Amino acid sequence: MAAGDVESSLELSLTGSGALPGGLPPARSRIFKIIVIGDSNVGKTCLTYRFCAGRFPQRTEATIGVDFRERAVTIDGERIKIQLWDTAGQERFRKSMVQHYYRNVHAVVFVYDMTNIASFHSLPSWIEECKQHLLASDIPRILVGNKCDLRNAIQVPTDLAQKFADTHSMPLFETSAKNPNDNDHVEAIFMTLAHKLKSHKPLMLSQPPDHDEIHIKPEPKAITSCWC
Ligand SMILES: Nc1nc2c(ncn2[C@@H]2O[C@H](COP(=O)(O)OP(=O)(O)OP(=O)(O)O)[C@@H](O)[C@H]2O)c(=O)[nH]1
Ligand SMILES: [Mg+2]
Repeated sequence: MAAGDVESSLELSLTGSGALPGGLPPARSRIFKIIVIGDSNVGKTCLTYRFCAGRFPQRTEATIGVDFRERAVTIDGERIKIQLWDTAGQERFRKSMVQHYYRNVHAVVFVYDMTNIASFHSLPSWIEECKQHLLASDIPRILVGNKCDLRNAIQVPTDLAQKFADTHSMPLFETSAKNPNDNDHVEAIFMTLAHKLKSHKPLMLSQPPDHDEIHIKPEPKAITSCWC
């Protein structure tokens, strides 16, 4: 599957779609809720912004609670909304929101910073948090090592990350939200996930996404991709 299989136009929206011109109600489309979690400063905001806005943000601040980014894509002729929940990595900014993150989640993206081994060592606690919130074990999960553009500062070797990914039956991607050469690859990561979700034919339709019901089967095959 290539990212080029889908339409490239972007839609940025924090709210649901309104009525269409002419007063017709909007077409119902499937929405995939994907939460992005990991330590503070690993680049969750930059990755989600890169995918939804098509560029690296000029500056970011620590996320408080959660930010939503949404992009509509067409996959195999079907219009789908990818809703990214960009969560706060800092505990003090998460507390009140955590319950909401995990409600009706369709997929999880775990992010670590390739230049910060501590963020990699935190991954088991993020996985544990998912378990504690009773996230079904068959929900698709992927592991993303970010900041691969900082080649001289890498602290997490690919083989170590791959071992971890294999142990947890997750595909591993090493990428950069910043390096423009990696733009297509951030795109490909989320599009791969969207294709996977679509192929599992979740039940939900329409908005708001919190009312969705979804059941997804796992796809355990792990992929390693360093696109730097
Ligand atoms: N070199 C480089 N820097 C990056 C990359 N992605 C993010 N950054 C930088 O890393 C810092 C943190 O990025 P954020 O996206 O705000 O991190 P976050 O994970 O959202 O942090 P919290 O909101 O606190 O959880 C910022 O200074 C970004 O500019 C990347 O791919 N390469
Ligand atoms: Mg953030």
